[in-house]
Amino acid sequence: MLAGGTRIAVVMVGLPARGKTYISYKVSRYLAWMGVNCRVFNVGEYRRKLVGAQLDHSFFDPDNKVAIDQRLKCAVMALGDMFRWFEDVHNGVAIYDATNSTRARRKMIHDECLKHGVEVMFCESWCDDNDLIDMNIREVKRTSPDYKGVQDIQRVMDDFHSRIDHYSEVYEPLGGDGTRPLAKGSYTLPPTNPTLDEYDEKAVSYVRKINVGAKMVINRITSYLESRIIYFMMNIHIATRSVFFSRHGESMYNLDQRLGGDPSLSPNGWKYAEALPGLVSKLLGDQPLTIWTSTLKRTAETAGGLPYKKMQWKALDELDAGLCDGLTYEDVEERYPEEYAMRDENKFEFRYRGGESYRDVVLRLEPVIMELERQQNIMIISHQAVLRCIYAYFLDIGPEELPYLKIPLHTVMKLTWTAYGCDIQMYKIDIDAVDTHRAKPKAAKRGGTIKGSSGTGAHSEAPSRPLSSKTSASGLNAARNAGFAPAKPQGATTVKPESLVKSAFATAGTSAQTNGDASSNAAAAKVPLPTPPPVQPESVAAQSQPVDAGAVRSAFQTQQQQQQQPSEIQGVPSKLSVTGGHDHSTCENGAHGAHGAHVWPSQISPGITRENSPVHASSMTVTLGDHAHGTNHSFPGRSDPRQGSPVYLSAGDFASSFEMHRLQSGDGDMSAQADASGLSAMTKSLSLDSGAAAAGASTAESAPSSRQSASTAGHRQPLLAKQKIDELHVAGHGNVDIVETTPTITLRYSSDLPPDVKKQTVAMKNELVGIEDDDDSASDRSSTRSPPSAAATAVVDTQADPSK
Ligand SMILES: O=P(O)(O)OC[C@H]1O[C@@](CO)(OP(=O)(O)O)[C@@H](O)[C@@H]1O
Repeated sequence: MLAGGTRIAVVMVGLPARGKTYISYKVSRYLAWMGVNCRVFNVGEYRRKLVGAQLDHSFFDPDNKVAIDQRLKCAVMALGDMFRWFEDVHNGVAIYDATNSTRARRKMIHDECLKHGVEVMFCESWCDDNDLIDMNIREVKRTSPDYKGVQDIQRVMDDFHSRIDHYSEVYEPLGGDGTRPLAKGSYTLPPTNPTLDEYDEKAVSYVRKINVGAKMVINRITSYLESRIIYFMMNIHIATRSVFFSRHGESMYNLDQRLGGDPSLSPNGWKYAEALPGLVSKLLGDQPLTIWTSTLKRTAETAGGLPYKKMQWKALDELDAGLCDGLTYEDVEERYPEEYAMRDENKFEFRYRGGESYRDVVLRLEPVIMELERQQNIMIISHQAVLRCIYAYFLDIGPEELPYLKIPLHTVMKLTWTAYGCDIQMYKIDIDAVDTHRAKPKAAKRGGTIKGSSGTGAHSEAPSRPLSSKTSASGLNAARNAGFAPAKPQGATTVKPESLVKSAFATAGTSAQTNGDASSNAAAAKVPLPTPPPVQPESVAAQSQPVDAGAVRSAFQTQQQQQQQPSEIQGVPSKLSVTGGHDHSTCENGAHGAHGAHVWPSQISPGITRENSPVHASSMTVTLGDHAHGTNHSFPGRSDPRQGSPVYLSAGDFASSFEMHRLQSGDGDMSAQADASGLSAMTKSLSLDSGAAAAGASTAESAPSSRQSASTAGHRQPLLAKQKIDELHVAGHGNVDIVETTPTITLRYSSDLPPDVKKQTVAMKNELVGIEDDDDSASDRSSTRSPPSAAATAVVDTQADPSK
């Protein structure tokens, strides 16, 4: 995933209790799961190791000169270890987790990173919601090693607030206050060795997550991976919620131990389908639930009796066994002995001829994971291999163990994640099923070529996890304890009584995983978990009484007939990420997008086309960098499971800054972003506040019908739907009105754009809407010209008061 030699330091910024450590470890786990070398360097650990844990707030007083030296020493040590780690792994992402609350500190880190050939992306978590802050302190800090043994929560709260106050005295938010538009001409690239005065944070890459994502500010993001990280950060939230997982009921192929295929359920599988609704309703009560299944019959049949909204994801289909589809393991060994042996050698990497590897499945599941991070109360009914990959993400299990996780049939697993951990519970329904698990052969590879190790690292004196370790033992143990280990005897009705906590921070090693800046100290501790649901073994047993499988089957068939076709699937999650990079755009699907502006359509569910998709784009990442040429890409439907709607965006030269606000409302946001990305072609700073959630008059609305005409105008089509842009500033271009029009977009710039930029802009707009370039006429249009209102889909008024 990373180009050779790519080294990125994500440098956290923020006052204590802003969730920096939570974000750090979530990002780290996500990247490791995606195969990226990743490690968290938590300065707090160094401080606790070098100076001690239980220091009161005076240690953080900016007038405490001795402490300041000690804190700096810790920061430098962590930085040194980070650079040594980069030398070991050659490429990867390090997350440098501390408050980094002053420009001087950030400049020091920035300078050092540049010296070591490491790209820097600052990531600030900014929050002024006192309830959230107090909740964070209360829930998290009381379990911190910094307050170990202190019973009096109020004392902890008071001390911690004092600590925050000390930091607040010197705290400087990233890039100024992040709300002022740049003054014209104020944008400067950093000199090679800037003084502190010259150090201009508007020139560095950063993202600000404001009030837990209510608003994101993204500045000068230049690489594909950075954009993925930001996109992930936009999606994570801290609400406590549960996800339920189950394999389909036993299938006819399972009975024969055959791979893949699209078989129906066995008689016992139908019984499981019958019993499932009772168990789920016991576990969930009246709460809403959405069921995600694969597109294969056995999962749809299993979900048939569940009275909830359902969605099918192609990405949840079982690992494709290619040539071996429909064979038994014995057949495979006999017919393809070499392949059979190779799979045993390294099951994660082995790709069936004409099929997939586990790594392939992980990659195609990324949109599912992203959506799971955003959603509440989801039940996934899928397959052995797919569920292994998903569990591995949540439990931070490495690629050697992942393909051997035990995912028993006829068992519901409930995973509840709180701010800092996961709780797994297993509910086995007492209906017989075969065991399809194959144990890991002795010859199986250990270590191997698989990349990805999340965790915290320290070569110096701070606690460390061996660099070679690819698997989180604690995650694995949690998984084993939770039932991934060999199954209980058949027929046992099991409700696992134990709640297993998998702290997000357990990935980092055995020591305290806390934040030296004390912003998230309680991360180290296992948080108390919610009381397990009131489901007793008896109640589960009640679900497993003999059932009329025939009735379930016919109910399912009726339901199948009534069910909406894919084109009518409701609530399809669609998200989109666009990056704009360097000199040109070559990337078609974003999968290898190291360069250029490109669209990542993978989050748009397969089978959902532009025409039929509700396209509830609730978030999106747009990143633009220097010299990104305006480019639009088409994504014609392909057999690739990642195929999605064609979406066209445009990224342009000199674009440097975006603000996005409340991206929650639906397709209007996506189109607004699409438009904004085009606008950025000639802006140095763009502030966009869009979305139905924002009150107030919209300045523009599109005519959906014009989409159709755009689509006939060429094979490329912008995803312009009913659109609201509540506020849009383009700063830095003076007050000259220029109206540019195209059949689908009208833009009015308050700008004194140079002619060549105008010309280029119009060309880009034209390309965006898929029409022939008529740049001369367009660039000559006068400011008094009216937009062709019937065809216009968006009017972007850049004359809005930039101070708003
Ligand atoms: O990777 P391995 O361990 O072979 O497990 C994947 C296999 O699991 C199976 C069952 O053996 O899943 P499923 O029950 O969904 O049909 C096969 O279809 C699939 O090929």
